[in-house]
Amino acid sequence: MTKPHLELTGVEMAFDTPKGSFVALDNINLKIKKGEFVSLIGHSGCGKSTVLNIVAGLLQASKGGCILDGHEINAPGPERAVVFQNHALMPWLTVYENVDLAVQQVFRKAMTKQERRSWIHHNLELVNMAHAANKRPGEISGGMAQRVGIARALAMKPSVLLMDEPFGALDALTRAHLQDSLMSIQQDLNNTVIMITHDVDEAVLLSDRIIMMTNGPAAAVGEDLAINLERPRNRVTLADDPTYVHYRQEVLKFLYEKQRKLENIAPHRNKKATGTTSKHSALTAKT
Ligand SMILES: Nc1ncnc2c1ncn2[C@@H]1O[C@H](COP(=O)(O)OP(=O)(O)OP(=O)(O)O)[C@@H](O)[C@H]1O
Repeated sequence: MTKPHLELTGVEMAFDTPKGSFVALDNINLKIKKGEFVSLIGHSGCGKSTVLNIVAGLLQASKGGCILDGHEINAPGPERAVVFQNHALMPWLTVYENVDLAVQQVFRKAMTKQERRSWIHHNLELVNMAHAANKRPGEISGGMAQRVGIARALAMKPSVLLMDEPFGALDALTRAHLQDSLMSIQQDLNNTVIMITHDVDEAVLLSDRIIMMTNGPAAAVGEDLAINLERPRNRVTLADDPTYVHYRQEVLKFLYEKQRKLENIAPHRNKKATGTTSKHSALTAKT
């Protein structure tokens, strides 16, 4: 059997708090293949970002560990690029310079200035942002800034792309557009992607696998659902596809039946959040 590209084995994460040790994760085991698109989904506070931060090397697991291509992860590295929800661009640098900063970090020695320039433009073109290369983050919209964040991550040629709710703050149309771009870019580049999302439809549409996490404390992998839908995927045709609908229901069942949180069914909150329609039937069901 071939070795997994990325492997988390027996990962436990305990945080020291004023009230003592808080065990956020307990015995997380995951094997991810090269080029797989994996989503992490689970209720707020279950430990998704903690898992992502361990893979990013920003947090060190209390027990167990994470191996990437045979090497243990102990620190951040350019082969694992992170895209956060709030894109985190340097406000005083232009779009071009923001991407260049990351490219220099990885390719300063390997690329000439001219090569770097065309590589940066290529990546900005991938996300349709080459036209705004000389603008500063304050002069572009949130969706555009998020696209630059993705271009910056892709420009590092990471073998693993880690995304923490990358589209969470965007309006529905921008989000749909970026999801489609990400699917086609990822198919071309074959990066491994781990993405945190609260959006059930986003998870099913984009993923090869959905990892559903149990509620914390001591969260673990509850279910591991393979999404066998042909690519390229089209959101409009899939909306009526029985297999797509089945996967969607499996995730909703996990979140709202098996891992139901008491506050999610408080009558006043339900009424306020969803009006007269069922939250479960809404097309953009969120956790
Ligand atoms: N540095 C820390 N110190 C103490 N507790 C922490 C720390 N970081 C995270 N936690 C706790 O660990 C648990 C998991 O947090 P985490 O941010 O990973 O959850 P999440 O699933 O990503 O949440 P959300 O969906 O709301 O972003 C939470 O209970 C959180 O309060």
